[in-house]
Amino acid sequence: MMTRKPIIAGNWKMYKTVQEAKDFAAGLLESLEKLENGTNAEMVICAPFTALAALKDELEESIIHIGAQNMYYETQGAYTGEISPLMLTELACTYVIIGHSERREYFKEDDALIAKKVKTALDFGLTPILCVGENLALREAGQALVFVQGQVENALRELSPEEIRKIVVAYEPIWAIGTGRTASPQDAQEMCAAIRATLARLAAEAAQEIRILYGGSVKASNIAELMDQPDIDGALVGGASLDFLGFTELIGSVR
Ligand SMILES: O=C[C@H](O)COP(=O)(O)O
Repeated sequence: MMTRKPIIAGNWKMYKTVQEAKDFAAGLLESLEKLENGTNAEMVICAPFTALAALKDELEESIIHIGAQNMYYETQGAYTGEISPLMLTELACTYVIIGHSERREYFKEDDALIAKKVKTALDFGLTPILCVGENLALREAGQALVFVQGQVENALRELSPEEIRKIVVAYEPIWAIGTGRTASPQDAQEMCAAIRATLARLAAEAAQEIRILYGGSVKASNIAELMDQPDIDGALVGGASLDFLGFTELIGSVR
């Protein structure tokens, strides 16, 4: 089976001032050095736009990648309040979260908008972390699988297989986000395997290389059993990424 390098990506959401971000970065670098067995994981911090410049100063030369949590699909223009991919690459971002369920729900982002954002991110050399996931009603109605596969298809169907090869997908069941209720490793695996099958239909050879992350109440105590699943290649971590000691422990639990 193909080995995929695991990714642990922290998503700070709307937390951390510039000063807090600087303190976190310094603390994380120091505590990672003390990790007994190091880590095999690729690490990413997805910060609010306002903290990105500070993270560039602190982390650009380090092993930790910097990511944003959103972006617009135009390079520049009269789009008040939006941030372009060019602005992100200037701040040393290499990753960008696209289509997080909070963007879809609170800011009404739909699959068509998300598809444009994914394409533009790739055009600018950013790795999109495409988020998909069902709500509780869909899960209880037994429609989770079809719904999530549809989200993946709608976001990626215009892309070439070579473009699809470069993306990261994060499966985040909405009912597991910030609730303390993690999907069981078996349920998460079933969904991630279904996502990979969808990717294989869109880009046959690339599908085995694409990293699929799980997100939703991931912490140091449950990351190992999730990562034991064959189609789970890492995690998108919200709450547990806010404290550098806890985040280091989580990273250290990735085998
Ligand atoms: O992007 C991260 C997810 O929304 C998960 O958040 P959480 O770890 O706080 O449940």
